[in-house]
Amino acid sequence: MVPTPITVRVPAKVNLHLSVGDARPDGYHELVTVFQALSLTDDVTVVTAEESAIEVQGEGADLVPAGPENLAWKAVRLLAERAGKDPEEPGVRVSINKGIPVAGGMAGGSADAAATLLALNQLWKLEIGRDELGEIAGQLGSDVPFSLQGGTALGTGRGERLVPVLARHTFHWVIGLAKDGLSTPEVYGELDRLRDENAPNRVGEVEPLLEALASGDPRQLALLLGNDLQAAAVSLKPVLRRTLRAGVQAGALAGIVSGSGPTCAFLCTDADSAVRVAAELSGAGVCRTVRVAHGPVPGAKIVSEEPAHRPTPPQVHA
Ligand SMILES: C[C@](O)(CO)[C@H](O)COP(=O)(O)OP(=O)(O)OC[C@H]1O[C@@H](n2ccc(N)nc2=O)[C@H](O)[C@@H]1O
Ligand SMILES: Nc1ncnc2c1ncn2[C@@H]1O[C@H](COP(=O)(O)OP(=O)(O)OP(=O)(O)O)[C@@H](O)[C@H]1O
Repeated sequence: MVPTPITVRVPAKVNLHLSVGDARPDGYHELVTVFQALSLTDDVTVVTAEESAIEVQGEGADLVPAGPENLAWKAVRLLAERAGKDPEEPGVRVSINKGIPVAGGMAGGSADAAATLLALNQLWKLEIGRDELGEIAGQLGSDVPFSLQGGTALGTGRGERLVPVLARHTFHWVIGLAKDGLSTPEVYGELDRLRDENAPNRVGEVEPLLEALASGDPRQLALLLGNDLQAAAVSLKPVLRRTLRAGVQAGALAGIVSGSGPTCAFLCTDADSAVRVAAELSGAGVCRTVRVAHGPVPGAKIVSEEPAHRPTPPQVHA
């Protein structure tokens, strides 16, 4: 019998609010964050195979390890152990089709790990519930549980403890991709350094932003977007200051560095405005690529038990 492949589609994320506390003894920082899942997605397909393998295609695939370093492969090993299989030879082939920018602060690797957990749970008929799958996800990385859950959520701890948040209506975003990536640990390290040197402003309390999300008013939300890692990302990549300015000059309500950067996310009034802002930002020449996206969208979900047919994402080349 020909084995049936299982494909899971999984979204990128942006942090609408990212408040970073001090470094903990384990090296992580205590966070209060609000995640929103966006309509930029990766597809991950798993299929039973005699020879285990992982392959990566799509934008930026050459920057992604196609071996044991891939976070999706770490997910395979972890779930194989849980399932009593040989983690060295789990008998599965994983194919990743990237639509989420690599090393962009949009949780691309985390998304692939989350998608792999969900797909293998189905392939191996493990029947692990969402809560336990979320716990396993947290062992792989701080952003992985959110990639499973999607929507809009408040994250605490390392970012792995989640509570869903009410977000009325759909928000429209323009995503500006930078030429090179930034390393997440380096950005956290830079924030610690900046905080030792002087006291960069910290984002305020999260409650007003939660109210703006519930109201569904993008103008109100725009005033409250905040990211403590932004100063560190800009310090490591000063061109981001120009990118952020260019997005607002192009007509966005506000711009923010996404997570640890260097991708910038611009909130727009509506879908038409997002298309206009994307075109103008693209012309400004400060980004490698500009895309439009909307959120919230659902977390990782099985889209087919056959190879997926992927829609081409809307994209404007600079
Ligand atoms: C920047 C964010 O994307 C915001 O959601 C996340 O905090 C990063 O999440 P992630 O990529 O899943 O990160 P992990 O793989 O868990 O950790 C990578 C590294 O980031 C730093 N890190 C991450 C999360 C956290 N709460 N504090 C940290 O200091 C640590 O140096 C850690 O070794
Ligand atoms: N499946 C994967 N997809 C993308 N990158 C991966 C993957 N597995 C491992 N990596 C490595 O992780 C690094 C960070 O990639 P990723 O796209 O997850 O960054 P990110 O979006 O900044 O992550 P985050 O927002 O969670 O901090 C890459 O440089 C790559 O070498």
